[in-house]
Amino acid sequence: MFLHNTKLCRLASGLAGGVRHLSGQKPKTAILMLNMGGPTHTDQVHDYLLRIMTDRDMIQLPVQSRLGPWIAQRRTPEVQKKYKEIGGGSPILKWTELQGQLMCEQLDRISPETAPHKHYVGFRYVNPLTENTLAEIENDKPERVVLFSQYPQYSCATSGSSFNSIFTHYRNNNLPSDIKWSIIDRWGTHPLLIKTFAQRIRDELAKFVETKRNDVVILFTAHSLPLKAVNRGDAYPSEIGASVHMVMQELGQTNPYSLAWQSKVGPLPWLAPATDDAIKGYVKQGLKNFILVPIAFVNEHIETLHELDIEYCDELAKEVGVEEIRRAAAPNDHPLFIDALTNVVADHLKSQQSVNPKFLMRCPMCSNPKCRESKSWYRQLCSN
Ligand SMILES: C=CC1=C(C)c2cc3[nH]c(cc4nc(cc5[nH]c(cc1n2)c(C)c5CCC(=O)O)C(CCC(=O)O)=C4C)c(C)c3C=C
Ligand SMILES: [Fe+2]
Ligand SMILES: [Fe+2]
Repeated sequence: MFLHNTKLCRLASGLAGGVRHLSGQKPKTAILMLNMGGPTHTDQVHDYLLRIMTDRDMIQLPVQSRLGPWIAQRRTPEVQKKYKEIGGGSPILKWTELQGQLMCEQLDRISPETAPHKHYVGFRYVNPLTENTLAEIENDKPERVVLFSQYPQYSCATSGSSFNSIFTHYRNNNLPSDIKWSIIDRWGTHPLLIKTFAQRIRDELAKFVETKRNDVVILFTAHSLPLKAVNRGDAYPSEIGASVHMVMQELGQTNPYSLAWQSKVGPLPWLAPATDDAIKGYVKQGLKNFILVPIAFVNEHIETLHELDIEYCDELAKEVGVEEIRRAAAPNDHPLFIDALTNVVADHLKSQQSVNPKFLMRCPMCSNPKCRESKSWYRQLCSN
């Protein structure tokens, strides 16, 4: 079911008085929106980097308990400077709260049998940390909790790490027996998510003069991944590729396009080509107009606002002779995207899947003995 949702529609239904958001009441269904998070203030940067650099699902370093904190300390001033340049902090929390609120308003309307719905935010590396939010949810005593990864495409480093933190939490704490748990991830080809990305691209294409429009390179860009993780079989590159393919199919047109990878950290080999190298390569071939499309994250974040907007669209573009370069906005609060979130959850709630976070399966795709992979949880533990 697609709910084409416009701001006007929301306003009209609110005014009609027929729809009331139920978020003030005790929730029946809790939806925990999982993501990495980002520092809201620059004074959180050090602890944020420390949590990333000591997370073995994210990165495996020799003598990690020493090297991780050392890298975090060394990297802090450079990363703080970047956050200062984008206004002092990451907007991930702001966007996630808004998305959750709008999604629950729609869920209350279309899924009264599971209402009231309440969204919660669980971040892996910065407040509100997932462990603390789980305590808050338990306190609210919902009937069921949906663990909803906000990374549309799966990686052991992202969704895997968030699920793992929940597994670890309940290995060390009592699991409330009266809550039904379930998981949503791997929704990178959902038709409404694809329509959102396609619309974001069309909005930028329309800003090019008509004579140029067919030659604009649509350059999809996703956070890179170390080849070590890729070679273990991490699903991320193929899931990103699937999203790209579906978006191009939805656009139904013949613009040149490709996929490149950004934000490599450290000296080891990561997925290539790097986004900046791809831009340089196209310019050398005479293709000088671009739309950059961040395809792996649903909110603006430091890598869209700094790396893409400042380092590539502004600085690199001038340096290498780009004619015109634009960036597609992240899904953020696009009405199609709020519909995507709502549909993904509504369909999931109907499917009655459930899983016990205490008995999660070992991840079959990577050698990290702690990693738990989510889809196998469904297969092995579905209670139906
Ligand atoms: C969405 C996909 C992402 C994957 C896969 C990923 C892997 C990955 N990341 C690091 C190290 C860092 N990532 C950092 C920031 C960061 N990473 C992602 C997404 C993915 N990372 C996002 C959206 C962000 C930005 C969040 C924000 O604050 O706005 C950082 C911190 C910034 C920096 O130091 O440059 C680090 C470090 C590794 C090692 C990795 C490997 C699997
Ligand atoms: Fe894994
Ligand atoms: Fe990252």
